[in-house]
Amino acid sequence: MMKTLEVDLGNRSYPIYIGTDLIDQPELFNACEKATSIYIVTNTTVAPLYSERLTKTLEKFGKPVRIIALPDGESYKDWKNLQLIFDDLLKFGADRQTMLVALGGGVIGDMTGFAAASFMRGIRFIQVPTTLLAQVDSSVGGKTGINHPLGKNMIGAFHQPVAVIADLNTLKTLPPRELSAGLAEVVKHGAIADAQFLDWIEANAKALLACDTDAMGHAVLRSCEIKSAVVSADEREGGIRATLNFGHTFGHAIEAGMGYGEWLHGEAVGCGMVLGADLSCRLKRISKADVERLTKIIHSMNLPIVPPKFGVKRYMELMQVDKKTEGGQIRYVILEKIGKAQIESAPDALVKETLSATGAA
Ligand SMILES: NC(=O)c1ccc[n+]([C@@H]2O[C@H](COP(=O)([O-])OP(=O)(O)OC[C@H]3O[C@@H](n4cnc5c(N)ncnc54)[C@H](O)[C@@H]3O)[C@@H](O)[C@H]2O)c1
Ligand SMILES: O=C(O)C(=O)C[C@@H](O)[C@H](O)[C@H](O)COP(=O)(O)O
Ligand SMILES: [Zn+2]
Repeated sequence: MMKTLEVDLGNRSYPIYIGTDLIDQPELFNACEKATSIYIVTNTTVAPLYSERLTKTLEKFGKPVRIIALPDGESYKDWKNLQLIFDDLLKFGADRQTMLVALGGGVIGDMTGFAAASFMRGIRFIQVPTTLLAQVDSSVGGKTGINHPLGKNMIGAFHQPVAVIADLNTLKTLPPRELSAGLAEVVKHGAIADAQFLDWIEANAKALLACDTDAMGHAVLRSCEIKSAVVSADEREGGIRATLNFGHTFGHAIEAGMGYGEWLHGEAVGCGMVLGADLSCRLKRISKADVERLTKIIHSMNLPIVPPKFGVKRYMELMQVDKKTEGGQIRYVILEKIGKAQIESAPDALVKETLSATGAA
């Protein structure tokens, strides 16, 4: 069974397909019909698992299909590896009608999207997310980019894919730690936008951790519904889109401070949400019981809940470069209540209390 959603962005609208064995279905890749050539961008872990099947599907369009396999890991989400994509595109004669197909997790999706945004000033790309995190979050919404040693996703562009094809069967080969990382963004969607969905996540934690296909299907579908509604309302993060950053002000600081790759993005976000919830409570929005419940859900997904002890000064330095910062003022995503979030600044004294109380300082 397949579900289809639409990200509604006028002439840049695109479908999200969610189901099983989708990478074998050429009709979902119809956007390739007008392409002069197709490049699958993937990594050395995912290529041996799925690139042969996807190549077979894409060869039905009668155009050359090439594979670019990058090294695997968050630490490779940088300009040097972006350059490798451009090198191959130029070496093999890619043009403005070339289609890129991102086959992999969020790292591959973000880098392929940025390559598509900037190659010859913009070509089309399709997202084929193969991690839970990429299916529930990164493949949707058009945020693309690379990291800078001083800050996460600092160089990038908004560039929407022409289709997202989320094949739930690819999740069967995902290591448990990566599955948990994806669940962090699922919990985030419940926490910021849908209290009932958070109840469902809490009740179905076991099935989610076991990668049950029905449970995964619902988690991916509801997450994509929530994210696509937010993105359709505010594509370039002028307002409500920033709520998708819940847990990320602290989380990105953790990722950059540890050196990219030591903690997974989802792990840093899971822990970041514990801090974000604590701060929301100190700002007298959610209750202590809400913080405890959210922390328990995050912990039940096998995600870390105690942040690295960088100390107040280092956290504040790292958070200062966050993209939500305005005029030097750090802004945080605060939970008004479970299922509702907003963005605001917070007194440094309260942030310091949060950092001390959670073990970060
Ligand atoms: N653009 C956005 O809106 C957005 C949203 C959330 C996260 N992100 C970014 O996404 C990245 C994290 O993505 P991620 O968690 O997918 O990490 P990832 O891309 O590093 O993938 C995780 C690991 O799983 C492996 N893998 C992928 N698919 C597999 C499969 N089916 N079976 C076995 N192994 C598989 C990968 O090779 C990698 O080792 C971060 O860079 C983060 O900043 C972007
Ligand atoms: O799509 C969004 O908007 C998000 O904030 C989703 C986040 O999960 C994701 O990690 C995103 O890449 C963070 O964006 P950034 O602008 O803070 O780098
Ligand atoms: Zn994220």
